[in-house]
Amino acid sequence: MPNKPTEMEQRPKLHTETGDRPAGPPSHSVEELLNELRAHQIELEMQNEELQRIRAALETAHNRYLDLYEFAPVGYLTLAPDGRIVELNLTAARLFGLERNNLLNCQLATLVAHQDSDRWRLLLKSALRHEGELKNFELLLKRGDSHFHAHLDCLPVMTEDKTPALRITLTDISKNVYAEEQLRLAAVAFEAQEGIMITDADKVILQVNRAFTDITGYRADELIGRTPHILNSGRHNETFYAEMWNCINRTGSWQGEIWDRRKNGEIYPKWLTINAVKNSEGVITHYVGLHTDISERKASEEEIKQLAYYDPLTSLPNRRLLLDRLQQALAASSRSEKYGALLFIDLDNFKSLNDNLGHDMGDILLQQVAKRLIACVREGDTVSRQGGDEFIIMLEDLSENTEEATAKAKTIGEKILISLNQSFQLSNHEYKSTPSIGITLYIDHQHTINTLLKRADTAMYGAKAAGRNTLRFFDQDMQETVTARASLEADLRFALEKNQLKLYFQRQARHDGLTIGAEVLLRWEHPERGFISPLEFIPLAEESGLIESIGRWVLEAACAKLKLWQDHAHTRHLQLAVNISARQFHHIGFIEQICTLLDKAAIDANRLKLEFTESLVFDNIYDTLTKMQRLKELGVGFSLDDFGSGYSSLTYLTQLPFDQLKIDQSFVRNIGIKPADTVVVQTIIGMANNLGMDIIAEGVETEQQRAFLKRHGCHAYQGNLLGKAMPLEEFERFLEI
Ligand SMILES: Nc1nc2c(ncn2[C@@H]2O[C@H](COP(=O)(O)O[C@H]3[C@@H](O)[C@H](n4cnc5c(=O)[nH]c(N)nc54)O[C@@H]3COP(=O)(O)O)[C@@H](O)[C@H]2O)c(=O)[nH]1
Repeated sequence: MPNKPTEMEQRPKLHTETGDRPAGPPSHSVEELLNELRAHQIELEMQNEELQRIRAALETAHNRYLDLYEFAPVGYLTLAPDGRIVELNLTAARLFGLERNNLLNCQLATLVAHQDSDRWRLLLKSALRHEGELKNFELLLKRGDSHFHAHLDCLPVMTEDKTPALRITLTDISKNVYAEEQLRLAAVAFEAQEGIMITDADKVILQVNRAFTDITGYRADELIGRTPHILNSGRHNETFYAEMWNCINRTGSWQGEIWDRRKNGEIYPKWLTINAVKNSEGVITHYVGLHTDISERKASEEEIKQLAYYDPLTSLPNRRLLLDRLQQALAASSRSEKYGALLFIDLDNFKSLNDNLGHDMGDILLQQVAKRLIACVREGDTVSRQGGDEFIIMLEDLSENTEEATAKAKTIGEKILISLNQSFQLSNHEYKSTPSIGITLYIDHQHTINTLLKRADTAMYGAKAAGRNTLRFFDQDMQETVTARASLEADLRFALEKNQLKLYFQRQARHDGLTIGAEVLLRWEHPERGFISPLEFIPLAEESGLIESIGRWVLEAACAKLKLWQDHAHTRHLQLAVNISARQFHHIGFIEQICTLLDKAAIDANRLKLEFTESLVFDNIYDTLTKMQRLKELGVGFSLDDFGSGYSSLTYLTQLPFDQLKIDQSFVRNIGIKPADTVVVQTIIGMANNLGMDIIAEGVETEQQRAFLKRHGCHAYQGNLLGKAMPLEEFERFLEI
């Protein structure tokens, strides 16, 4: 738009000093000149006024410009080519949090955060290179101890004095960067592990995340526009959902466990949190649901429960669950006034199975036993495994009448006996197992749970003591016996530790009187009860497992003695017969134990003779054969003890590397008294001779017995006639060492 003429331009032109005066002869009077001067002065004054006004207007414009410059929403900086700040507005100073004076001549580089300082150097160079070309970039700049994100527009210019400079506008974009970060975080959070569903206020699904589609199996487009009803499992009724929405609308949120249905129809548990989103007026605009699939967690919880309450091998209830149920059963029995029963079942010789065929076979047996036990009882009864080879069955609701309840419990006990007596197929092995069963009845809260369990256990020991593979009911005498046994077992453990056990030696001699060796016999001198027969404490040691330590100790002592005897000419030939119990022999490390002992003592292995009973041999013929063969290779001798008293299979006998048969003293005792026994003795001698085995008779007490034995071909004897079992010193005195 063309400029309007100013007031000065509009006014009629007055004469100027230089020649704007009209031409013509000077006809003016002084008056005229004065008037003219006055007019001129007025004109000048007017011009001056105009100038004043213009200056004032300019000043106002300048001030406005300054205000705009200084307080602009962006910072303005001018940099010298070396990066120094040569000019800046107040906004720029404020952005840096410093006084303008402190910033002038300061290198902008010192205000750049160290992570961007290299970049700034390059950017400065590049910005200065192309005059007139606007460049923009972002930098992290310092503000006191903190930083701010800045957007920089840089324009390289040539100043009035022809020096290059860089004009920069600086915008604080920290808020934008923060908002972007928040958005990014929200996006990441939205795509988190948990399923997220956003609905509008009418519960129409607007958005779901990836996790949500993964959990439900639906694609996003199959869900958007629908309501969450699509996920309904049918497991919760209308009231449930009504209460849930009621709570959300009342409190703003709800959370809890809920069953939903996946697209494939699978119903699964999830943990659901729903939050209502409200606008500034407090009106609900959206609902955000967080869905966590807890099916795996539930499964683990179930597994934990299974581990806590069930035996992992057999899946039967464990002791803890049994105790729980027993507690409930006692309460139920107190209401119904009916008896229940506890059956304590222990598998006979289970340890031998583990030792001989390995724990895997033991495990298979336990699993099969568990199945058979379940088959023997009603569905409501509890079959539990206590650990090892011990099972407890809890029968409920038997009868109000003691006799009838006893009879019912007995019937089930017998059913179990029959069932467990059937052979088991353990992989390739056919295996026979027998149980010992102890039974006790319960009613009301007459006895504590502990007492009941102890009673069933005691009764089971009664069954063991009665020869195993049988059942016994609890009674008081039985309890006392068991208590006495328990105390004896503790004493025996103590005796072993405190060297209260002693070895006695009973001479074995030939018909010509030559001592050929001795049998090593254990003695226990109890500090209060005096001598306790091995017949009493050896079975106890077997049952408790102490026999393994005791047996090792006897073998060590025997080998140590043989080593000493080896150094004397008249004892060098002596053999020591050591009794080996079944549990000791079938123990997995028995062979290694003997090898170590022989090595350590450095003795001739055939000086050591191991005495086995028939039951040891035939309990597990396969293990016996392999172990005997290995020991035989070392030179160890074997004697079959108490021969004739058991049920030896002659077929097996010929396959086992026995060196000697020992005629049981019960036959020897009856020589000349009981014709049948006398014939047995003759037969055994004949058989041993035919099989090429040595024969020795034990329990020889009279000259007649010896003479008879000699006459019929038995030339080695042991018995009181030749010498009772005696302490070592006495035996060695006898040998005249
Ligand atoms: N596993 C182990 N068993 C052992 C050990 N020490 C002993 N035993 C076994 O204990 C049973 C009883 O032994 P014990 O009371 O020592 O009786 C032995 C002899 O003392 C006795 N005997 C010997 N001669 C006569 C006699 O003329 N008359 C008579 N009345 N008794 C006599 O016989 C027992 C011999 O035992 P054995 O030869 O073993 O059959 C017994 O079964 C021992 O085996 C041990 O360390 N480990």
